[in-house]
Amino acid sequence: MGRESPTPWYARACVADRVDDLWTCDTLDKATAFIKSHNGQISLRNFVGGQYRSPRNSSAESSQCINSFEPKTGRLICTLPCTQPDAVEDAIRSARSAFPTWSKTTRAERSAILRRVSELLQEHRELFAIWESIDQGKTLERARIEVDRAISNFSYFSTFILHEQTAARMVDGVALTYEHRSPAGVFALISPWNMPLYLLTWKIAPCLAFGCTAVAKPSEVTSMTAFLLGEIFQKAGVPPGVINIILGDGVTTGAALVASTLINGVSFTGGTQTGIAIRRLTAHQIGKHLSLELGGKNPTLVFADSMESSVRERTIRVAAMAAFENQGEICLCGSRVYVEKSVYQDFVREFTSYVKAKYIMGQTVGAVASLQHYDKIRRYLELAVEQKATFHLGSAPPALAQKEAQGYWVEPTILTDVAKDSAVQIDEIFGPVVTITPFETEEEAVQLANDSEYGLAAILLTTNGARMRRVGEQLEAGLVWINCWLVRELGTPFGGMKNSGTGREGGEHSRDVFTVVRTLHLPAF
Ligand SMILES: NC(=O)C1=CN([C@@H]2O[C@H](COP(=O)(O)OP(=O)(O)OC[C@H]3O[C@@H](n4cnc5c(N)ncnc54)[C@H](O)[C@@H]3O)[C@@H](O)[C@H]2O)C=CC1
Ligand SMILES: O=C(O)/C=C/C=C(\O)C(=O)O
Repeated sequence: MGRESPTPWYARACVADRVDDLWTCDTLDKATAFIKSHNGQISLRNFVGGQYRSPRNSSAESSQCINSFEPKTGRLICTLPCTQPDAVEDAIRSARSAFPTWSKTTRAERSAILRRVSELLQEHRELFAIWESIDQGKTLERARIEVDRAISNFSYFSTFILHEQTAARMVDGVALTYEHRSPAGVFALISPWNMPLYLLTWKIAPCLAFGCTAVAKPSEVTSMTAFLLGEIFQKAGVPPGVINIILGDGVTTGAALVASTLINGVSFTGGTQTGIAIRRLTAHQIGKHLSLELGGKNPTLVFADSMESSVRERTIRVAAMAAFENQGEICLCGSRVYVEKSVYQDFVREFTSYVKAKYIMGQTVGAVASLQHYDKIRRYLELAVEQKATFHLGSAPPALAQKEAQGYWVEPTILTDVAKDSAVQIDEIFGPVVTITPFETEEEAVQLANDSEYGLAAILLTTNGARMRRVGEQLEAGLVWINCWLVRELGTPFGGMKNSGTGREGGEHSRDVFTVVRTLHLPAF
């Protein structure tokens, strides 16, 4: 960290709950040994007002700790507080008192601090990747990709704000108008468990860059890297209170945070049912900014031309990656594959053998995030068995009790013969499960793709340029990837249609979320 002190900054005090020792685990072996030797005796804490602290009602807290398990082994890793409403309010007040000063800092000052955050994350890339992989269940390789994106989130927005300009316009020669933007206030930033650091920083970086302050809450299932992030903010010189990170569940901590009238906006990523709950909780606060990025049950359309020999490998590879990356725990995953009838049999056969060879549990496929999530996926697969779907790969995994669970492992699963109205085909399973269905015409493909309450993403595999646009422009999806998947440029609008959300984030769209705009009219003469 560029300091000459003989004692590393992370090795100071707090050994009582051994939290700082987490920073010494910069290899997977050290982290694994650490977890074994501490046997779950690690207590994560909130980061409020620039300091790590336990929520103030700590006696009530102690009975309300949340256990966090390692998905690959089922072992207890740590506990975290379930922050209660009065302590949530402490964090909000901390963000509110930091707002007047932070919102007036220059863009250059904010940019320099956020740049420093990204550099510090880069320095600790491997440590963050290790803890993310342990805490979430994803492979270390996938975790590294996600830490890199977290680094980019800060570097992107640290420079984005430097280049913003406001243009003035003359209206009918009578008035000169211009838009004046200012930070919208204090935000609740709530993120899910599938890409913990990646998605939390996708919110924190623009929020701070545009001059807002925040109370962020990671998922109670995966709080580890959010916890570590507090130290990075301290070291980067983010002023106390600008970013507060509180730990806890959704119904107690999350609900108190979003519902507070002291919060000016909410940026949320997670399940659609939670998005609906947040809308309800904030319904009477009309001016509150809401950006909701919710679930998906995304279609992948495979046209016959995409199975021609020159592109066949790419088609199979993209469809497989879209289905199974991160164990299918990405809201953008293509979990409903539709294949043109003339190539259907070939596709199913080749897709299955490709997935069998490339997506191997414990190597390229991690464990799913929690026992609760394992159970959800298991129930859908049991339903598929009952409904006599064909399993080309995978099977319904056994029921597990937490005590005996040696990890939450679900094999990549490929299903055909799933009825159109089956919950397996309709619901967001959010695991390594894909269904494949044939179609005959382009019109039918579009109709099947759009036959969903969701509208987040779609993947179109074809070599026909006219079809790329014709079909692509009819798909009810906020994001359409053609012959590729998850290619991201951080300025493009990101978000979904229908029950997949409201609002867009990324570049200037994030600016819309985190700022308020007023139009000034000056007489022209
Ligand atoms: N990115 C996505 O699209 C995600 C989709 N999901 C879907 O949602 C399903 C349920 O997963 P959950 O773990 O329940 O995700 P969730 O949507 O409940 O969790 C996301 C975040 O919201 C918080 N939260 C929950 N209830 C809240 C409330 N009333 N007010 C404020 N914050 C609240 C949670 O603590 C967490 O930080 C998954 O099986 C999956 O299908 C889950 C996570 C991410
Ligand atoms: O921003 C991205 O590149 C990916 C985002 C993924 C989600 O929002 C998700 O899986 O929830």
